[in-house]
Amino acid sequence: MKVALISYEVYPFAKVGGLADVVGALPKYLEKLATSPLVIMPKHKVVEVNAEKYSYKLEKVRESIEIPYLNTKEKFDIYYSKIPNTNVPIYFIENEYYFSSDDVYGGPDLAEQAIYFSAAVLETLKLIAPDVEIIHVNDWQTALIPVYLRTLYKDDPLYKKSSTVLTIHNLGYQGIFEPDYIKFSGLPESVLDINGIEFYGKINFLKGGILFADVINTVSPTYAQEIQTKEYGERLDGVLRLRSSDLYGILNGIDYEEYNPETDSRIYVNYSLREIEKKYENKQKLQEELGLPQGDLPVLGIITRLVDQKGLDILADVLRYILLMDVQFVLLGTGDKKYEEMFKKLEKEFPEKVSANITFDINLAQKIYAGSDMFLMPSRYEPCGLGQMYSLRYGTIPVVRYTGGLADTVKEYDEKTFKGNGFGFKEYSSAYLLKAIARAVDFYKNKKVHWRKLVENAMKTDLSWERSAKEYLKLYETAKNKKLQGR
Ligand SMILES: Nc1ncnc2c1ncn2[C@@H]1O[C@H](COP(=O)(O)OP(=O)(O)O[C@H]2O[C@H](CO)[C@@H](O)[C@H](O)[C@H]2O)[C@@H](O)[C@H]1O
Repeated sequence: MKVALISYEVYPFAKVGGLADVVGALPKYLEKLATSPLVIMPKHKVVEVNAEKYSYKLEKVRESIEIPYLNTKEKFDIYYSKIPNTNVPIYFIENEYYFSSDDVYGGPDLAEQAIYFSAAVLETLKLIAPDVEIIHVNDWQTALIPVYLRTLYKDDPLYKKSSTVLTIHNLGYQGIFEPDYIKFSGLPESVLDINGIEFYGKINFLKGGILFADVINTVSPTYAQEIQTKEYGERLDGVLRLRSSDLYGILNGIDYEEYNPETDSRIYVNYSLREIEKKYENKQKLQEELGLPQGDLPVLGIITRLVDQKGLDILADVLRYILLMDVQFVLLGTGDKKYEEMFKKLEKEFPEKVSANITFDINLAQKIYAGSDMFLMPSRYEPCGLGQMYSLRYGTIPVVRYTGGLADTVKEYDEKTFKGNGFGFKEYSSAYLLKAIARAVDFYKNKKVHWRKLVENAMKTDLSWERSAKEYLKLYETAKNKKLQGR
């Protein structure tokens, strides 16, 4: 089966968040299942910058392609490379005007950029993969592709056999813009309708994908249910309920080759469950690197985009109480200024206990996953969450709010049965968060046998992509059947 995965970010070429990890890893595992995946992304500025660091070559394969129906004369080139350590081809859409910002999600006009990219993808597939069967789009930036296929490309013989899958990685980002963009897009005015991409007088790209894709999925079974409720639906719950029978939840995996404490060259000392003492060498080295006093007190790590989604407000409410418990707190993140300043202030106030690293640093991230004892994710909502999965893999115990993918991957430890791999709470409140952390700290300090068992359970949790890639394959079959039935 020939599958094209379309994404705005793909690891290691350009990464802002979890989306890059997913689209960087899934094709690798699809390839092992005897499908022929290919990937298309924009050639952001950082793609050139990362070429040397990750040893990949970029080769220009086509140039000066026009998109006749768009209201622009901009042309694009196509570059080619391979996803490192695989045979999976990746194509880059290059256009100086749209994709040369320093920031992957920056640039002259986000709506035009997403429209341009979506249209360029369809023109590119015609040239490089006319036999494509599944076009798998991700998030709002690529969600207009199914809309184009059902309108402007409806009678195109090359797309007669292709079905579409939309994966929603985060319903909080929908791509809502002024309706005038319809002119730029070349789409028929008829799609600007309540049964199309119209949304409270504006255009909503993600809504278009939800209504026009053959099947839709999100990145965990729990989130797939949650988004159909008013509380989590971000005003699209009604539209999602309309497509309920075509809406699936597939848990992300993590790349076991890339994220393996036994071989990861980014951490201080490699370790496995058999030599778990070496994990504590990582902790000591991390404390040393971050200028924290060394000692056997629990290190609480957090690595995140600093945005409201991640539950930082309830964490802020209780951080001072948490620090009273004789723990250290290590943060890595960038994002909203209010959070950046808050954590920096806390570091100034408690230099012996807090290390606030306001930067994006993939190597330091791995050192924190390996060197911490606990990992915090008190998210307001969490479609899947990768942080808790990486921490489990590195024997670092997650303390989470049981929502979305966090509820699907972290199970409360039960000292009677010795089962469970973490701690958590359900109600979104700082008091419950504090209680969950206190429970984790109590186990760490006073119940060493249980802690050892927790670490073991964490490291043995199955989070592999093999399992998830098989589910995606099934989803692709479902999409093909839907198309045949004439959805
Ligand atoms: N400052 C920093 N330095 C280095 N690395 C950093 C960093 N800040 C974040 N990261 C890394 O970015 C990734 C974050 O991934 P998550 O899945 O946890 O959240 P995100 O909200 O980005 O993803 C969205 O998409 C993914 C993929 O589907 C869903 O899992 C998730 O729930 C959804 O919100 C992790 O690999 C983390 O280590």
